[in-house]
Amino acid sequence: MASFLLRRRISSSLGVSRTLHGNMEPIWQHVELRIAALVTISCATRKYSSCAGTTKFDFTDLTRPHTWYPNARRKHRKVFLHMGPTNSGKTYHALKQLESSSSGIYCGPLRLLAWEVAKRLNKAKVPCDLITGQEREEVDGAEHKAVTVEMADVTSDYHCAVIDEIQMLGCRTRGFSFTRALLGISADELHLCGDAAAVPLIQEILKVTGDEIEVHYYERLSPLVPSKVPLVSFSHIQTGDCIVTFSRREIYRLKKKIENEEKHLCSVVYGSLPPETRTRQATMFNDASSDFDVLVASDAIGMGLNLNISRIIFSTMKKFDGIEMRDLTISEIKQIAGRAGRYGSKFPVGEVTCIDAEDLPLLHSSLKSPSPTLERAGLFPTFELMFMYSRVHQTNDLHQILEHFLDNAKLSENYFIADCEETLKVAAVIDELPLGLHDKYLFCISPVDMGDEISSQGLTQFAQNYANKGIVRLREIFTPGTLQVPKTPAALKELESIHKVLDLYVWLSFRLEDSFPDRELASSQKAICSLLIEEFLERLGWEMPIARRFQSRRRLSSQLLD
Ligand SMILES: Nc1ncnc2c1ncn2[C@@H]1O[C@H](COP(=O)(O)OP(=O)(O)OP(=O)(O)O)[C@@H](O)[C@H]1O
Ligand SMILES: [Mg+2]
Repeated sequence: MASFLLRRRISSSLGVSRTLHGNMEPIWQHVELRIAALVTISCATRKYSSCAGTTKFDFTDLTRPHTWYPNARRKHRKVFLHMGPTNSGKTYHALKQLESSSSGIYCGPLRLLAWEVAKRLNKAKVPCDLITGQEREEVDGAEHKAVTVEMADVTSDYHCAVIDEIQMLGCRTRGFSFTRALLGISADELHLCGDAAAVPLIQEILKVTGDEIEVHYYERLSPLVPSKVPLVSFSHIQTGDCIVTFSRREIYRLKKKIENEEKHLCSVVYGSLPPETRTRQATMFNDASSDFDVLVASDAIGMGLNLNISRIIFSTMKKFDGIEMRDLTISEIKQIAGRAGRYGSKFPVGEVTCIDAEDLPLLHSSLKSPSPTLERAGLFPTFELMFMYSRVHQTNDLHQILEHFLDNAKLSENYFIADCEETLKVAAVIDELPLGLHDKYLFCISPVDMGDEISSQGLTQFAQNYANKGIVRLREIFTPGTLQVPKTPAALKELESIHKVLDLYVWLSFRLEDSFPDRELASSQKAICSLLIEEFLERLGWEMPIARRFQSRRRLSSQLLD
């Protein structure tokens, strides 16, 4: 680890289990607190033991989460559900409404989707800001925003709002952010796009809000044909194929194997690749004039992205979910398979198959079955509730507070409490430092991957320097100019981790601006990381056309000089 001088103080007993949380947007990052005002309001409006000394206020009663969002409750919202399988035009129709409205917000599950929407609206001359945990791109005169769902704004009023991939409200780690957006966005029109499996739950949840609901069902715009025969041999790989597998190691093994046949070059897309690298890999694959005509990907391709895939080939129907190796669910199979034959792409019919014949029955039966109905949506207490609890119980120990809520939360039958294993791990580290509850909370919701040693050490060091000195200079732990093109998969993984640490610095710099002043340096080093990663990916190819080599070198050198 040449570039980072991270002290190895973090306890290895924190374990290595990973959740979605590490690679995607952090939880609760929306909360901007005005603590003093909050306590005053709370004491004035509610009775609880420390304020009034009479009635006990039960902070852990989460049975009426719709009451947490007074702005949205003042509106009579018209909620449109755009429901259907993948590639059926759900997002397209919702975006048309967003585009024609006087003000609006798009909330998506991925940074890449928010980027796509901001690009599309700006191109259509509808100025649109892009806001994710790590990006703020403001456009003059913008009344529209494209955001990642955790950044959904529940304080402003909009004419139109879109929440994409709404079925994710059932996700055990991120579901509560979708619930928050669903209950909290104050808009005249709210468009929800996703799998029809979410309809009964959404109807149930919105019974108490007084919103008006209209459900639209969509059909696939292009056929999806499950193949009767498996792939069997890699010599049968064709242009437009996408091979799906679930481990990084397998992705590289398959890329190499296909490229060794000397007929195709492969782009790769997987969760821990920097988002900008993923975009460029996807763009290269989509570009008919590029030599990268096959995609090897994880389920990171499963949501909303427009990829010119002709055929999805499952290399396996099993996936390690952080706890055990299990069969893919019906929804996962349909979501991934549905990527083939994107409407408007050069492949009007999608095909799907598996490498092994024994996987075909599960594939066929899943594609015929409806996705199981969603039973419950994720929920998590607001920071305000945790803060009040901390005051009443005179504790600043975030781990203890979180555990208390996890153990005692009272929920209605439509909800489950979010899995915050990762957050608890961060809290255990951060509670050792002399920080206030809000600062601790910020570090806990940051996009750290505690299963990644370098990433978790980065967080510890940032938090320690912040607690001890109040200012964190990037150069204290990172030496610019030392990054190199990785030569081995292990070095590649390290570079991906370094990217995560730099990403974390940028995230913190948006929330603790004065204490993390080196955002520009961190951003430029992040860009270099992604270019070096791409350079590695391109070098893996069997025959890099000379023109392309020069092109990527030029791109790399211009970035290094910036
Ligand atoms: N009426 C239409 N006219 C032109 N293009 C369309 C139309 N409807 C959809 N498309 C295009 O078809 C593709 C798939 O549409 P869209 O992204 O809306 O599907 P989706 O149902 O949201 O799929 P997913 O579940 O994968 O997100 C997009 O490229 C979109 O621009
Ligand atoms: Mg969509």
